[in-house]
Parts: sequence; structure tokens; C-alpha cells
Amino acid sequence: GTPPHAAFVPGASTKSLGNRLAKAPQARREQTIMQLSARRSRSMRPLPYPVRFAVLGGGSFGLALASVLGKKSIPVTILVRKEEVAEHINLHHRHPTYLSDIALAPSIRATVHPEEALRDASFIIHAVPVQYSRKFLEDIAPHVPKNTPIISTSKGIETGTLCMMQDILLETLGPNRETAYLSGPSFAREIALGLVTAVVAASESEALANEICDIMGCNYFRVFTSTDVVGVEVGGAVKNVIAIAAGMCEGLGLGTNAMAALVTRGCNEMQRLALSLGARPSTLTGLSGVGDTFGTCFGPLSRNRNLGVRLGKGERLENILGSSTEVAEGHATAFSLVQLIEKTNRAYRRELEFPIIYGVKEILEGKRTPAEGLRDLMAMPVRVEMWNL
Ligand SMILES: NC(=O)c1ccc[n+]([C@@H]2O[C@H](COP(=O)([O-])OP(=O)(O)OC[C@H]3O[C@@H](n4cnc5c(N)ncnc54)[C@H](O)[C@@H]3O)[C@@H](O)[C@H]2O)c1
Ligand SMILES: O=P(O)(O)OC[C@H](O)CO
Repeated sequence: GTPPHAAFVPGASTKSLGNRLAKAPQARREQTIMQLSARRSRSMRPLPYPVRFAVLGGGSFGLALASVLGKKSIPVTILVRKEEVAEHINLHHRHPTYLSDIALAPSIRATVHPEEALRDASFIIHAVPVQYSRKFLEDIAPHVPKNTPIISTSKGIETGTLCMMQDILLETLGPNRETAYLSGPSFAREIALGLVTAVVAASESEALANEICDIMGCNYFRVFTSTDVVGVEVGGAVKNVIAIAAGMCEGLGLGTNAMAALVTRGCNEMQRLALSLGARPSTLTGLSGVGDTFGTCFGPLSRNRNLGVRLGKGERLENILGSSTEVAEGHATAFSLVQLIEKTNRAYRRELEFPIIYGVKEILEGKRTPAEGLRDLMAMPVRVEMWNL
């Protein structure tokens, strides 16, 4: 028969462990859960092997993740665009503009030279907005070591190609590379301040997801794992568009009932699209689905929500975009999403409706005002709340 310890294999996939746990007798289930907990608490200790990270993009999220690694004394090199920014980080251990009130650990360096950042990197974190990622990655591709895994943090859908980061990485850096997609409610400032944050690392390689969980995890940054890359990427992209709608609801002063209804229906649209693209339903109820949607729709730090608030208060889109130094990914993604929905509907010969996503796109195009968008949502024919997908 199977030896009692066989249910726990360090590095084994959470999925296979889950399957085996479900079938195991009670005593073995308890023993396995204890062993799993021991494994998780080991992840808080210093690593037993040397690693070095390259972080692509010196914006607030790249800095925030660098700060997590820096607190674990892991060497990190951040690739930035401007020489004066690199010099400032190396001299003062803080970014001159982003999160400039937060000191970075001495193990964090910055450079403008891709070869310097990428040479000898054991892991690469990609933190450049989706719309700029293809060009950025094409430019640095010759310097990206062949087998180094990439952890993408960018949330959105590329204009024109309708690609998400998995395809952009494949098309720019080639096949046969392990990749992972980090997502969930994770505002850069809160992470950099050491506030408790939980995210999910999705990868087709369960070994990579587990490694990220061990290496990046600490007592305030908890990394769950998943193999559902599509679900995690779609959740991260759609929540930014729903957050723009939630911001408009706030800006219009519509109240809590309206906000709760809007966000719930937004999650419903997110789930329907994700399922039609092959995601697992449970992913969309997790951190990268409703979790990130709640965080972004209700959190005052969200750039997407704040864009919506300003639109709802009557400000012009050009003014809002012109006054921001950081990217609200939901703006471009709203247009890509509508095209992706139309493509998916055509492929399945059906007419699934996504009134919130379409409404945000039309408001961003100037075809409706936020108040008209809401009026149109209320005028839609009433139907069953949940469709069988
Ligand atoms: N900021 C957050 O709280 C947060 C949290 C989770 C995920 N994300 C995601 O991470 C990604 C990066 O977010 P961020 O807040 O750091 O973004 P950001 O707008 O600050 O930009 C990040 C960096 O990307 C690079 N960059 C920007 N425009 C570029 C261009 N045209 N060409 C080349 N490089 C360019 C720059 O180094 C810039 O500092 C986004 O997709 C975002 O959705 C952000
Ligand atoms: O500031 P936002 O709206 O880009 O959101 C940041 C993160 O994605 C929140 O998880």
C-alpha cells in the first residue's frame, strides 16, 4: 500500500496534493495538512540557495516588489529608463518620484543597461504596462538569458492584437521559457509599507509557482499558487475596467446600493468572459478575480477607480490622462475587451451581453456621459440573475 508520508511531497503540485488529500483517510489528511503548514512557514526563513532578481520597470509596482525582496536581503537590479533615476536610487536608496518617501534596502540597485540587469538573474519580474510591453521586450530580448523564468505583473489586454501578457512574452522572447503571472489585490504603496497583502502566482509550471511562493513570500506578503493562467490574466485585465465604472458611480454620488450592484454585475461579466476563454470558475472567485475587483473598486489608491471618479464628477478625459504620470491600464483595455468579446461571441455564434464593459468603453469614447451610461444600464430588460454558462 501507499506509505503514510506519500501524500506529502515537497514541491508537489497543490492540485495533485488536493486530489490526494480528498481521497486520503482522516488521520493522513490531518498529517498532510500539518506538513503543508510546516512547508509554508519554512518560506518565511532565509533561502537555502542564492538568487538574484531583475525587475523590469521602475514604476511603483516594480519598486514595491523589489522592496519585498530587498527586505529578505535578496539582491535585485531594477531596469529603469533614465540615468538620473538609476543614480538617485543607487545613491539615496529611494526612487526620486515613485514611492519616494519609502527607503529601499541596500540589496536593491538600479541601472539603465539591460545587460547589467539581466546578466546572472535567476528570476525576472516584468512590471511595465501592457501597452508598452511588446516594444520594451523586443528591445531587451537579446539580453534576456534563455532559461530565466519571467514573473509578469502587468494587467491588461494589448490594443490591436488583443494579447495578454502570456502571448506577448511568448511572441517577444520565444517559446520554452517558464512564465508566471502575479495578480490579486496588491497596491504598490501598501506593499512597500509592509502592509499585509495576498496575491496569486499562476503558472503552467507548478514548480515555478511554488518557487515564487517560497522566494517572494514573507510574513506580510503571502503568495498563493494556481495553474489557471487564463483565469488570472482575464481577472486582472477586466477588474481595471470595472474599477473605472465603480469610480464613475462614486463620482456621480450614486450611493452604496448602486455601487454594490455595479461591482457584483461587473464580476459576473468578468466571470462569463473568463469562462468562455477557458478559465476555471473558481479562479474568478479568488484573489485575482473578485479579490482584485473589490480592492480596485473600493480602494482609494486605485488609478483606474480615480479616473472613473473624475469622469463621474464631469472632468474631461484628456485632462485626467494628461495630469497623470502613471498608467490606468483599464482605459486602453476597455477598447480591447470589447473587441475580444465580439471575437469570442462570433467564435461561439452567440450574443452574450457585457453592458458594463461596453458602457465604460462608450463613455471613454465620449459617446455617452457617465449619467447616461447608468440610465442605459437601468433601462436594460430584466432577466434571470445568473445564467448557466
Ligand atoms: N501600481 C500598482 O499598485 C500595481 C499593482 C499591481 C499590478 N500593477 C500592474 O503592474 C504594471 C506596472 O504598474 P506600475 O504602477 O509600476 O506602472 P507605471 O505606470 O508606474 O509604469 C511602470 C514603468 O514602466 C516603464 N514604462 C512606462 N511607460 C513606458 C514606455 N512607454 N516604454 C517603456 N517603459 C515604460 C517605466 O519604467 C515605468 O516606470 C501595470 O500593468 C499595472 O497594472 C500595478
Ligand atoms: O492603481 P490600479 O487601478 O492600477 O490598481 C493597482 C492594482 O492592480 C491593484 O491590485
